[in-house]
Amino acid sequence: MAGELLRIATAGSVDDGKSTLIGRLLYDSKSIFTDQLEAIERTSASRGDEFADLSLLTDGLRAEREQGITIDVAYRYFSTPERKFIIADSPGHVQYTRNMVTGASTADLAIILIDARKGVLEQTRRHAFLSSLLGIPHLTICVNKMDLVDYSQERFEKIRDEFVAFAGKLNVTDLTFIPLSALRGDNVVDRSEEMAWYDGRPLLRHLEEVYIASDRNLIDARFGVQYVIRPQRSDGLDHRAYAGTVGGGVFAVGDKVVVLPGGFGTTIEKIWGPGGSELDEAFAPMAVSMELADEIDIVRGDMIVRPNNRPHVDRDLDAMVCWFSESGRLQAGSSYLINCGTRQTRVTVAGMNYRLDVNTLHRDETATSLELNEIGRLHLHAQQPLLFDSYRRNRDTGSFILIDEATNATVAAGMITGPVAHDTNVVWQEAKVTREQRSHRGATIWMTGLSGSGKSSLATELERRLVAEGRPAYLLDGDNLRHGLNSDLGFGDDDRRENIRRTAEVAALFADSGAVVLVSLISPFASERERAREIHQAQDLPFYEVFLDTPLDECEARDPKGLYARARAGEITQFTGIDSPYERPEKADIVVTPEDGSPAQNAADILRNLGL
Ligand SMILES: Nc1ncnc2c1ncn2[C@@H]1O[C@H](COP(=O)(O)OS(=O)(=O)O)[C@@H](OP(=O)(O)O)[C@H]1O
Ligand SMILES: Nc1ncnc2c1ncn2[C@@H]1O[C@H](COP(=O)(O)OP(=O)(O)O)[C@@H](O)[C@H]1O
Repeated sequence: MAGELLRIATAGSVDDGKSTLIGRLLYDSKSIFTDQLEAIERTSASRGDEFADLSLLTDGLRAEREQGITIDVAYRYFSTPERKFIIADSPGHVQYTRNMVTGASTADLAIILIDARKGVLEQTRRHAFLSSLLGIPHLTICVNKMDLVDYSQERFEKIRDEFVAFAGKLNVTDLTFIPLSALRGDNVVDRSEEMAWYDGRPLLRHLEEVYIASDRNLIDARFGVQYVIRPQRSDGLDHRAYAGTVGGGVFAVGDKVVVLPGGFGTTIEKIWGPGGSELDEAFAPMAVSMELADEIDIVRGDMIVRPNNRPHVDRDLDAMVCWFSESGRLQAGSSYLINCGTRQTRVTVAGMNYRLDVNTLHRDETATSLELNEIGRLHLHAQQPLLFDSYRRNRDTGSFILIDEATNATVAAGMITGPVAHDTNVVWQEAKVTREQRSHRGATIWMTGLSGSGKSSLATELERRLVAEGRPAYLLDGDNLRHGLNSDLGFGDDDRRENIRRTAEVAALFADSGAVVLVSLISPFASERERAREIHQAQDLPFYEVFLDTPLDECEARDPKGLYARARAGEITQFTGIDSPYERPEKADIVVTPEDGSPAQNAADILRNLGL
């Protein structure tokens, strides 16, 4: 898309050729790289800012910058007719972790350089791990200095295979390998004549074309209130507006919203853009202000969201934290200020799960402190409730910084894994039997779709096959659970949410015990399905979402229980697809359509694909 912005993070060691590569990209692309500052200055001036606000391009770091942290990251801007680019160039030495965490946290794509002569090194693994931890959606591995290995295809493929074997352990969704020579310009901007065997795109073309629009979170509408504005109007009435940045999803005039943590419901009356223009809708990452239909007491730090899609509101959170400070270490029991979204409150490090060795991915569960550049998984307890999502789901509402109250310096950045147990008087009872000691590894396969879409048929078939092969497997069917565990729940939105939550918790218990759990639940809300995934991921349990994408008219034609007919006749209300919503999964692990054949065929395909 023309004009679209691609944020790139680069990583490599000092002499992998990173600077040469960046120089080559800028030089060969003959891009407009000289006047970027001027452009930024113009934008800043039109916004009324006094000085050039570089964070216009690298926002997300604004908080850190305000807190006076010196980040050793150089930003370079360039553009081609296809796209604008920002490269965050973090030096490959001592402060690598901190620089990457701060410089790359908003990146769409990470470039990792490998010297073709040296192959995959410890620090290649470290950078790949950090990129995956930071949730950077696209990873591009540039195997550089190909000229020094005679442009050898064999050498390139060996490095590629070695990296792929390691990346399997990471959460990387899009991986691209490009053999190049930054020095000679092979495959940087123009295709290399020396490597005719490579049929992929040169680097710049890849950067121009990599598809990023679907990486944005368009589902979870989040608007953190930064300022309350009270414009003076001639009618003398109080028109309060709430200014902030859309942190996810889309908000439109007329949308029903709730304001958290209070939970009051209202409607969006007006949306104003940066220049004071009235808008119909706003989406991430736009900075706008909103007027609401009702007068509600809203303060900085509150969050406006959709009634059916809420973030966690919790005082306890579980997070991966990277410690930045050179003067001192993070210790269990210490307190800091936390900036999470537009909220600031005090947090205490209530516990440390483990410290992670980013080189080996080894977890040290005996650790109680973090030193410079170290990463740990912590339990933080906040004085005031925080409003957050998991980082995996939303990098904006899932991240935070910690500030030392005495020095006002930013000392750490964190990525939220999820909430933790509420009652601090209830402690987790560690089991004596470890997962490794059990004879089978569990997992959850979660079937979602309209009533009649084929969830139960597929789940039953999966269960039958697994048991026939001697695997422990168990079907959790929505209809059946509603006879017992969930018999107190109806079909209102809140009850469905609770239904999904309970089912997810039970599924995780079964999966932890070593069973493959087959869940068959309409589960109409994307946010609750994602929460089910989080419950599993927090315990390192595999979770696969299977979407039975059967069109409503087909489900209605099947109508095995006659429920659609009754819903159409008005005998049943709040029926999914008729007068109750179903939010289609955007990123299901597997999508099954009626064209895919019988439940038996689908079950066999799924088990094969998942390697179960
Ligand atoms: N109002 C309404 N809406 C949707 N479904 C209804 C309703 N009333 C009863 N049923 C029957 O209940 C089954 C769905 O229950 P679930 O627990 O899967 O639903 S949900 O996840 O809580 O939305 C669903 O079963 P399936 O057809 O197997 O999906 C229906 O048979
Ligand atoms: N793959 C399929 N192709 C054709 N019909 C199917 C398929 N899967 C299920 N069905 C039929 O669709 C109807 C609804 O299936 P069911 O598994 O009960 O759906 P759900 O549990 O989603 O309500 C049943 O009559 C079933 O025989």
